[in-house]
Amino acid sequence: MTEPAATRDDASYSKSPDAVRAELGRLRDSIDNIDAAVVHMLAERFKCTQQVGRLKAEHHLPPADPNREARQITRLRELAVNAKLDPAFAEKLLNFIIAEVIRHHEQIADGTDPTPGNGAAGR
Ligand SMILES: O=C(O)C(=O)C[C@]1(C(=O)O)C=C[C@@H](O)C=C1
Repeated sequence: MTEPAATRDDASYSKSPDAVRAELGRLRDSIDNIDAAVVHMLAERFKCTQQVGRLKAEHHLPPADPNREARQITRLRELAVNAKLDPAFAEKLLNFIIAEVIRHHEQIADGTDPTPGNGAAGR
């Protein structure tokens, strides 16, 4: 018979319900802080990419730059490995963000950007 993943000898089983609640609360506070930082960092990133979108539109440059994306993905995958984050997840996340940026660039170029001069808020 194989042992269950967690046994009664595990340290977590010796915690009182109050101690478990306290630890969960502490971890969730950190998660909330991290989520807030992610939102703020994304907002700053979109402010930059809105400026890139306007620059590209003014100079008739294409919204997407696949060579730049390939370099970003290579770099981010390396960073992810060093940070012990799944590089496939890092790549998926970057592709997800870039797809949204390209959508904004296209809207700026065709004059349908709903929030001109105002970053990416309100979509
Ligand atoms: O660097 C650019 O040219 C951008 O438009 C920014 C960005 C990005 O979000 O990082 C978005 C689209 C491009 O395909 C590549 C990169």
